[in-house]
Amino acid sequence: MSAHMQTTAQRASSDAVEQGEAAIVVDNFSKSYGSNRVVNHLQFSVRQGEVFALLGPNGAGKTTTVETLEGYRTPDEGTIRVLGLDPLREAQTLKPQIGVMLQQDGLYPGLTAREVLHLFAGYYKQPQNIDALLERVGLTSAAKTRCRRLSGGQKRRLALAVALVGNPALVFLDEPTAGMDPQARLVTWEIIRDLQQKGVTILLTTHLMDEAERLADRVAIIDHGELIALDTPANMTGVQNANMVRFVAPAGLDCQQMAALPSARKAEEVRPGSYLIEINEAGSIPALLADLTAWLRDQHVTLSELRVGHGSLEDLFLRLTGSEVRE
Ligand SMILES: Nc1ncnc2c1ncn2[C@@H]1O[C@H](COP(=O)(O)OP(=O)(O)OP(=O)(O)O)[C@@H](O)[C@H]1O
Repeated sequence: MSAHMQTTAQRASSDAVEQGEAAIVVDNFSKSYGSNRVVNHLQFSVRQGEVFALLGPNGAGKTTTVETLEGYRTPDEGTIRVLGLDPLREAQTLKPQIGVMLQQDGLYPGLTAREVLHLFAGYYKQPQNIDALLERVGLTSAAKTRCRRLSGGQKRRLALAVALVGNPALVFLDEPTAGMDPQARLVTWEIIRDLQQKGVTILLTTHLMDEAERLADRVAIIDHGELIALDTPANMTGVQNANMVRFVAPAGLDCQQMAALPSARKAEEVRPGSYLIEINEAGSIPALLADLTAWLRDQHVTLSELRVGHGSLEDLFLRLTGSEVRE
């Protein structure tokens, strides 16, 4: 982890200071299934109006955490507050203020999309207009289709609409765009940004690093039920204090020549075709970019990707959580 990225302990203690105004507080939360501890002393808080992304490999404990925040599971240890309330004991007060998009689409197979929304709208004091909501999630033409006949992506969009129908102050989105096509994903991102502008707090889980990078104000990475990083995407990817450039081009370029560029200190081919160049003390990112692109032009090399900073969120994620596939 880079020096400018706050350590988990620093962040956890500054979070503790902010707890008074937090929309979500997770304090020393642990949860086991039998002898299997899947969440281990987890600690973070989400500010009001923040889009907060929870990332982690399969089985890291994300859904368990989100379902506990939603009041569907009991913590073994620790304290959970959502909008200042205990999600279990004060569920009656909390539920009308939150919207939940579950990972599994447990919708009613025999009801139409519109009927499902009407049903859920009935639980809220000031629900949204159903037709406008159907239109917003792109389900107008599927409004009369029974849930069992909806496609996977349509079911996800209906689940999103269910989460939003009550005009909640806080929305939980568990892998909101999983199984959506690129168009539906873009619409969903737009909806999330609209909610953010209206001051709605959003906690989302995702396996899509670009989704987290684009949408989230802050990202928490958890692994084996423990928080291993928490910061803004920009801090995590090092864009602000960048001292390096990464690019993708054909494999086998001459790294010695690149390292000898006036603004460069070091050049490395980290994976075949994936290069990392660091600036030297006298150099700057714009100067390095100018040197590098001139050199690439002279070598007749075409770039397929160019990034300033340590790398993508995905690079950091894999560095922190390893590259083996989880069971
Ligand atoms: N009801 C349950 N009973 C027993 N074990 C469970 C239960 N729910 C989840 N687990 C286990 O707890 C661990 C954490 O699961 P969880 O669903 O919270 O992870 P996740 O980070 O959401 O994973 P994914 O990315 O695959 O959705 C996994 O090993 C899972 O098999």
